[in-house]
Amino acid sequence: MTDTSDLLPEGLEDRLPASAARITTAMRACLDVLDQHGYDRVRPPLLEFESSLARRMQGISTKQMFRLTDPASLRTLALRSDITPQIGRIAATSMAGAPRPLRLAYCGDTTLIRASQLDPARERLQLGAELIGADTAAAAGEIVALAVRALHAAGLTGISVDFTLPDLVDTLAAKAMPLAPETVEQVRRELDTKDAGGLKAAGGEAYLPLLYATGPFDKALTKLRELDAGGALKSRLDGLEAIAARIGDTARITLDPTERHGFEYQSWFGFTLYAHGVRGAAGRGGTYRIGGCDEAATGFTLYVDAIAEAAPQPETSRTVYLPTGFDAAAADRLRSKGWRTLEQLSDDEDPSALGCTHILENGEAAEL
Ligand SMILES: N[C@@H](Cc1c[nH]c[nH+]1)C(=O)O
Repeated sequence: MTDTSDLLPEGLEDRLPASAARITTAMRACLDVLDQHGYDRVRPPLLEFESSLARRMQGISTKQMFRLTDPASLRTLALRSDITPQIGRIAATSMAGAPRPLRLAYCGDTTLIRASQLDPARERLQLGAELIGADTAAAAGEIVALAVRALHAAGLTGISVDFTLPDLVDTLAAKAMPLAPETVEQVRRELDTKDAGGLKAAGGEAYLPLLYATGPFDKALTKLRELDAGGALKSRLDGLEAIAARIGDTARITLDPTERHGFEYQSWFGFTLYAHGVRGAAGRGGTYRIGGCDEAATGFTLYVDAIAEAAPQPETSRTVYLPTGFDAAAADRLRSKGWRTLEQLSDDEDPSALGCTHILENGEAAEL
């Protein structure tokens, strides 16, 4: 019987060995790729002052974060719900003097008070890279290509990248397709729900063609270029084309220029990563500015729990049982060749039940 005090709160779960192994393998594969590409790992803390998490990026709300009062400082702390703002803080403070562009990687748990229906988990393992000091098409191309490589390394297939232009409506509303300030938000909402009737009613008729400029990248880009008569979007669209060229055929590319779900602080470019078997998004990223110093940056975050679920189950290495009094040098030799070892602790053990396939006999692994 499980004592009810042992139950875990909704949206939080233990990862048992098979699931933890998948996560560890996916995490290692992705972190190795980031390291190989010159991204140095940093480890910001799990919680910090609420005010510092809130100020680093536009549109971040600490309402979604678990908050508590620090008995030591009597100030409000928040548990991070996203690591990117912490990387922004590091870049703006302790690493402000480091040469640019600065390439940083990270991996750690984040929590949310309220999860979404699609993904009920309230604890999420984020892993990502941030390129600080540039938000050009070249920087964004490097970041998207790196994200795709990391997903490949984790063993995922059928990878696709969906591009978006998070500040699209603001850019168009400024001049090319003017909107009264009070209707901007309404137009954004109608675009979110892709409701043509609602869009017209909200006074956003000029924005209707945007609803149809979505789908496979080349076609959608051509449509967007056609409707961009005044050239307000030219630099953005050229940027998207350059990024797409960088990715080549390593991933399928689509464009949904009005998608803004999950892009609270991204500026001219945003992207969502998908892969075969991954429920929801495998990751997200884009360009943004670090609050407080206004430095430009580009980055991505992978959602490791979702990735691990779809990644192939890692092969477990064979395990050899080491009877009491075993030859330590022989055991070392086997481990260095990739074997796992399990030491005998008492006479009544059943090596097979404990997961062993072999036993150490005369310095060699003999089948059980
Ligand atoms: N941290 C963002 C993605 C991102 C990283 N860098 C820029 N954007 C997210 O998880 O949605």
